[in-house]
Amino acid sequence: MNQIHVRAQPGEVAPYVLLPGDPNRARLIAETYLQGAREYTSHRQLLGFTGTYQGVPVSVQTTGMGCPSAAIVAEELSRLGAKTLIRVGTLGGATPKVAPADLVIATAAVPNDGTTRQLLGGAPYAPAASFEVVEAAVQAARRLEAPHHVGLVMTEDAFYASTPEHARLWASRGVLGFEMEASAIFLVAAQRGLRAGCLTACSNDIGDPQLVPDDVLAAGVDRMVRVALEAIVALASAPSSGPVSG
Ligand SMILES: O=P(O)(O)O[C@H]1O[C@H](CO)[C@@H](O)[C@H]1O
Ligand SMILES: O=c1cc[nH]c(=O)[nH]1
Repeated sequence: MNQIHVRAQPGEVAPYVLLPGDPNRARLIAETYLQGAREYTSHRQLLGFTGTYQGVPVSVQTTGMGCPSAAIVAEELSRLGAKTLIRVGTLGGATPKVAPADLVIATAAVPNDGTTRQLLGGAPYAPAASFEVVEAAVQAARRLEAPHHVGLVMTEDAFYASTPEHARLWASRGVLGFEMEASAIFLVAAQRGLRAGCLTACSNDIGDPQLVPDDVLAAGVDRMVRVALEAIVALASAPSSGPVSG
């Protein structure tokens, strides 16, 4: 069945899907890393491509910014047959431990957003990454010698509401950085029996308008994408790979 937003035909989306917020990053990933990449949708600039990486079919699908858009995309991808969703995004560092362009592999996302609140009817819940995806990403980061951190992120709605003080408070609770989509992707994936993960490269400090220099961030994004793709290859060759419910 055709979807309202992710306008792909059945069979056009691969079981493994990378999810950048930014459509330009989606195109860059497809053109740089995937063999035989073909664009299956550009509707609403939610660009989606499918190709292969080391023989494994992989899609890259733009989520847009924020949980409302990310939740729509995750839901429609599940209807289109996706099984493993891995966000490849950017994040604002909440602690000096996270250096510019460092990779942050999320174990879970503090849900400071309205989308998960609505989906859950206000019930308390901990949107979490799938252990297998975290494990594969950490192992890939070690193999590729990508500087990385593993732990909590905070997902928020209001990019400009966060201050350095807010970041310090949440860093004291173990949050490494803030981003805007992970909680919704983790929750929708859990509800639909999919696996999910979230990898991010640090683009700035929370509350600081100064972005990491373009070339430094581009190198961080390149490392993040290569880690995500290596993780996918490992997951695809693991005996337990495939749809899981927990
Ligand atoms: O770079 P992306 O993947 O878009 O991620 C981050 O950047 C956007 C905000 O600038 C939000 O989408 C946030 O989550
Ligand atoms: O949500 C985000 C993403 C990147 N940088 C931020 O400051 N916030």
